[in-house]
Amino acid sequence: MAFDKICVPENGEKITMGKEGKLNVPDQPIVTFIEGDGTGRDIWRASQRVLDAAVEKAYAGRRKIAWMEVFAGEKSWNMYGQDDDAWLPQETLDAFSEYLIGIKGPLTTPIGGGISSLNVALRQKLDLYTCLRPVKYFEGVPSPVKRPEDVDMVIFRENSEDIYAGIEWAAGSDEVKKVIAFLQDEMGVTKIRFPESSGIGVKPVSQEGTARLVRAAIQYAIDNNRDSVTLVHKGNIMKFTEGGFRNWGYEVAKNEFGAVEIDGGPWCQLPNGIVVKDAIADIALQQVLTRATEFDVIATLNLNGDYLSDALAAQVGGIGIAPGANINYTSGHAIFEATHGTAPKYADKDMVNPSSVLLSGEMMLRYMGWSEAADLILQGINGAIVAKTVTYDFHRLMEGATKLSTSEFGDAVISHMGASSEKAKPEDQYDELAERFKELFEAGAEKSSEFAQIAMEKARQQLTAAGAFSEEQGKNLKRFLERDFTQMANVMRDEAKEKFNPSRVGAGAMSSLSTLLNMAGSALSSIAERTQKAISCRSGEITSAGTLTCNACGHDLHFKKTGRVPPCPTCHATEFRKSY
Ligand SMILES: NC(=O)C1=CN([C@@H]2O[C@H](COP(=O)(O)OP(=O)(O)OC[C@H]3O[C@@H](n4cnc5c(N)ncnc54)[C@H](OP(=O)(O)O)[C@@H]3O)[C@@H](O)[C@H]2O)C=CC1
Ligand SMILES: O=C(O)CCC(=O)C(=O)O
Ligand SMILES: [Mg+2]
Repeated sequence: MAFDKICVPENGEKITMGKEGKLNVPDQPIVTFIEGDGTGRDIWRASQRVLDAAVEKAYAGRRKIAWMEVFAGEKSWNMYGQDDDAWLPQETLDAFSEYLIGIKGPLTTPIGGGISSLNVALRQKLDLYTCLRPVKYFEGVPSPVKRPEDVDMVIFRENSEDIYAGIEWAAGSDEVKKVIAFLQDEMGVTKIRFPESSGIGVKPVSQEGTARLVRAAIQYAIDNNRDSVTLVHKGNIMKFTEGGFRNWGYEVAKNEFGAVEIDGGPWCQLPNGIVVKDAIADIALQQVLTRATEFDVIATLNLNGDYLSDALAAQVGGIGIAPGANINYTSGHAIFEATHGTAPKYADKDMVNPSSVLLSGEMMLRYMGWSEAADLILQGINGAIVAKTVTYDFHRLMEGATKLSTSEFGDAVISHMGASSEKAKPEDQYDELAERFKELFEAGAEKSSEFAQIAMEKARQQLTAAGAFSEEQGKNLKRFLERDFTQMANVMRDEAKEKFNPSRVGAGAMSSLSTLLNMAGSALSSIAERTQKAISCRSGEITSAGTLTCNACGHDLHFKKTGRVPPCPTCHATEFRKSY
């Protein structure tokens, strides 16, 4: 396709959607970007540099993003002729449509008049029906709550309907008079309190729109071994829109995922144990603060999701660190963007936190299957925060921190990529190793126990090279992982496969390993049987979730997630056997 003002990079190739819903990502993919209005300019400059550095570091020149700038907002208005169509030119939409994946900075939306939101328009025109906003705590980030580490939620915000559809008429306009007359005369509506001076908005919520969003949320929960999906709605008041969302959501769980009602419903449970429940939006906003651990994946309507994502971000450091993605899982189209806006008072001051766009970039790299580069972004941000080198928003809340500009923070992130993370917890390192092992195994064509060993060693080497742990730590972690994996494969050979249902087995490495064992089935159960001694766990070692039984006194220790094995609390012996 020929464009007018958009330059297609000569050295890049298109990302395409494969037949089985899997993206084909070449080594030099063309990725579209909009730098954004206001602070978007500062943030994008720093972010592009960090993303390029992560890719370069991870793939040593073998892979490189061919960036293609497309235009929207103030920059576009000035370039494309300063008329109404110039805010979001058709060729920008065409480029996103053709090149599948993009990333954007924030765009300004005037209040109470003027153009409709360009951000919302992009989502609607490309039918990016899921707004995915993960909310997770980074060690060391200042937070207003006592236990920010309890917050690990993923919001699936419906992105194409609701009051955000933009169907509304201004008070006093001819259109609103017509609508009010229709409501009163044809529909018998008597509840419009001040008909002469009311503006009217319309809130469409459909079964199809709800179903595809809830389907994506449940599928995500299954793929990522999450415990629950909560449908957040205000269905007690808006019965046929928000109430419809809740009812249709439960129908998807039951009809498409085989959920059965718990204690007469409406809560229900998938065969793998994931609970699908609902909560009314007002109390949900309180409980995400007071009982954070009870929320995991959240599926909600557009406006609720907008409020909820900013509110939740506050618990883990604010919108300066809150990423997001707008995705159509069927077509593969995706635009990654921060949760925050243009923060105009800081525009062009090289001051704000670029982490939201950086982490949106991290989500994008992972979506492209470039997880090594994505890991480096996480590692770089973690490293900069732990070193207390941060932008103004964190600096004002942290003792003894150094204040950096946006671009300096970008430099700090780059400098922490690939550095040894001495402060990382061994249990997190172990989980990371298990997850990488699973990814490599999944990506390979062969599904044998020999290949499992190769994939495990490759995972160790990759993560050592990326600085996730030292050579020695990596060897130890691999030994523990090998032990747990062999032990699980042995159990799998002897007992029911359902034991390794990912949602039953607990968090962290255990979920990765169980997914892997379920996927590879009997091929892996041929792993060489080892003696009980070789697969027992000792105090001081790291192990995945499960039950450890003291060899000396029979005392049981229950691990819900990966952890370090303590001495037996009853008899102080140090050797345990494991079960699930
Ligand atoms: N997807 C998009 O493009 C979005 C666009 N918008 C648009 O952005 C414009 C401004 O909206 P507004 O309501 O002011 O919300 P903003 O998100 O732009 O800013 C609100 C406040 O959040 C903090 N903040 C925002 N971004 C950062 C950052 N990167 N680093 C650190 N702190 C940050 C600042 O807090 P403090 O003052 O305390 O330092 C800022 O004043 C509007 O036109 C709105 O429509 C809004 C949301 C999303
Ligand atoms: O489009 C806008 O201006 C605001 C959108 C918004 O707040 C969001 O997507 O979270
Ligand atoms: Mg918002």
